[in-house]
Amino acid sequence: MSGSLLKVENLTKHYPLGAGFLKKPSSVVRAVEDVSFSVEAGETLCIVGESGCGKSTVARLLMRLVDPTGGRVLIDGADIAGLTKHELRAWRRRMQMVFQDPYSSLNPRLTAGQIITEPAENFERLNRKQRNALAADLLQKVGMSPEMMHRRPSEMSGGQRQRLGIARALSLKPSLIIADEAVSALDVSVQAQILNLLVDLQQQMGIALVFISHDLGVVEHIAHRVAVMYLGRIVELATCEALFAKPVHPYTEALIAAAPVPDPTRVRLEAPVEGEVPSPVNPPRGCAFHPRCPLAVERCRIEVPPLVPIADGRVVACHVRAPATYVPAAASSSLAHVAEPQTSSADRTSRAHPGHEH
Ligand SMILES: Nc1ncnc2c1ncn2[C@@H]1O[C@H](COP(=O)(O)OP(=O)(O)OP(=O)(O)O)[C@@H](O)[C@H]1O
Repeated sequence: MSGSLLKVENLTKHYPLGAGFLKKPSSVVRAVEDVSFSVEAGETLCIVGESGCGKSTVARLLMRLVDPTGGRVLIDGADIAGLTKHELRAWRRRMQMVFQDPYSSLNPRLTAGQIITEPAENFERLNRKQRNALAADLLQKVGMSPEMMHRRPSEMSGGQRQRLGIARALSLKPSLIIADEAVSALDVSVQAQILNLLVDLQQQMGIALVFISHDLGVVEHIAHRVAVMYLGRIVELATCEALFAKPVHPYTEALIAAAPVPDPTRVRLEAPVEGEVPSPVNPPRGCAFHPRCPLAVERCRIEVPPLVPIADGRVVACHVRAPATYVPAAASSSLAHVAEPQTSSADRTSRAHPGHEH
């Protein structure tokens, strides 16, 4: 067993369609297919991909908000599917979520103080003094004044509300935070502030972060490693530096080419990805990316490419760029043994740019 904080093995989620009382599902949405990765303590793994590729479903599976069709989620080596009610409660305490829209995920009737101390109060009784001290501490941790504890979410800016969402997630001192499009709804300058905050907190508190985003610009600033998803599958997983310096999968290459380039010295790659993501109800045979891929060959139309280890922990699923026949025998079978992180959070400093909150 490796020492990973979180390990995901062959995770699969199919949603039945057209099912009902006495009615069999007519088809299924293949939201997540055979996804494997691991996350170390203090590490940031970003999951990136176009809308509908299964990112949020992975987040929901990690939080056990939905049950998998197949595969496992392990925390410190223990399968969460086998946890008792009591163990699951303890597990939930270690894993917290930050959502895209803090407004809809925060109870508008409660004050900031009540919102951020609520999770802790589910586990232990707090008196007024303890509650206020906890709220003040958490607000300060996320860069807000303790006086804000008396305000309600409607009296706050978008950035302040997202800070509140983060403070709430921190209240149980989690080992892992899952942030699903946590800055997508914010202005660019506020995004930078929240990203800096997440990186700072992570470094101070050693929290691991699974950061889900469709925005490669954001991902590049905070990731240690990046998993690129396409139509439910991981197609490439690499360190952030390696991925952006030299994307290997044609889809990763196209995504990076299509992303806005803040650095004018970086050479833009050729044409960005064209066409729509196919339906996960009826995905293309073989490599799901082949209808949009400029490199597709006959094999891509027939066989699903396996994730193949390339170098430095990078794995790629592409018959053309990472043909499976080149895999050393010892490295072939389980992705659980590859794609381990190459850098620790201590090696890495904050990469988010400072900005001003509106
Ligand atoms: N409860 C559900 N029932 C049926 N299909 C679902 C359900 N939830 C998600 N899906 C489908 O599963 C696929 C993956 O959705 P998911 O929300 O995980 O993708 P995503 O990458 O997070 O996209 P977005 O960024 O737009 O949220 C989509 O086709 C979506 O329509």
